[in-house]
Amino acid sequence: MNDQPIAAIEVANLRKSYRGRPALAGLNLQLKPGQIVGLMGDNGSGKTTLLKILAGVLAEWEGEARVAGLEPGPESKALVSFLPDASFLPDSHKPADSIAQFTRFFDDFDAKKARDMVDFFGLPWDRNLKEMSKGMREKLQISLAMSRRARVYLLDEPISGVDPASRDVILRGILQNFADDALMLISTHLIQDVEPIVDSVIFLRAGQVLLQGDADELRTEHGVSLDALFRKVYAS
Ligand SMILES: Nc1ncnc2c1ncn2[C@@H]1O[C@H](COP(=O)(O)OP(=O)(O)OP(=O)(O)O)[C@@H](O)[C@H]1O
Repeated sequence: MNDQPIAAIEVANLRKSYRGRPALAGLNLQLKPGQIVGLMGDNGSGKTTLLKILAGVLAEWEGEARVAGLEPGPESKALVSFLPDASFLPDSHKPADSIAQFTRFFDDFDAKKARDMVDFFGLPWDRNLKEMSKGMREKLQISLAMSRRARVYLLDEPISGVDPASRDVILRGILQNFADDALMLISTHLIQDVEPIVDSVIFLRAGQVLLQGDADELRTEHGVSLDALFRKVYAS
């Protein structure tokens, strides 16, 4: 009997070009639920493009893609929590306004959890986004994205703009709010920072998978950290 869990993300021969230039060049992936996967790669390797396709916000691609068992689109968006790399909240919003908006938009949103995360991050309830620092805005966006009970979380560079101490706090916040049976795909250049929380990694180069595997197995096989392995692989 096959008791393997169904892949939470399945991608076959996925291709996407921008004005004739390939960003994804025949990508194949099968990711099971119950893990945090680090999506890594050099600039322009296709990380954001992949996340946007899976999130259902980018059209006109070729090949096959399924997320939480569905083709990316309006239905899958109800099961997938996407944190884009750019700010997506209005400047005028205070945390309570954004929480109210997410409550209206998403059936799986847990407003109490979001409020607890805002407190956990020590964010000011009386300041709007325009009055917050970049790191504060990122923390608010993460609070919202992680307070959905989604099957799949797609986080694009969630800790790029924050200081090292805040990165640890954010990663702890993410971990605390991550259900065991969900899948998280998290893109980042800050490999050293996310290394302690990822179960497996995907290295992309030029729109294809260069290397993929279980984090512990890769560390054992190569005898170095993922950060060192990344530097070695991309230097060659
Ligand atoms: N809107 C767009 N129009 C044209 N080309 C684009 C567009 N978005 C991305 N590209 C191109 O697609 C390729 C992949 O870009 P993508 O943003 O997916 O890479 P990335 O791995 O996320 O990069 P980075 O690490 O720099 O954020 C790049 O060559 C980029 O120039």
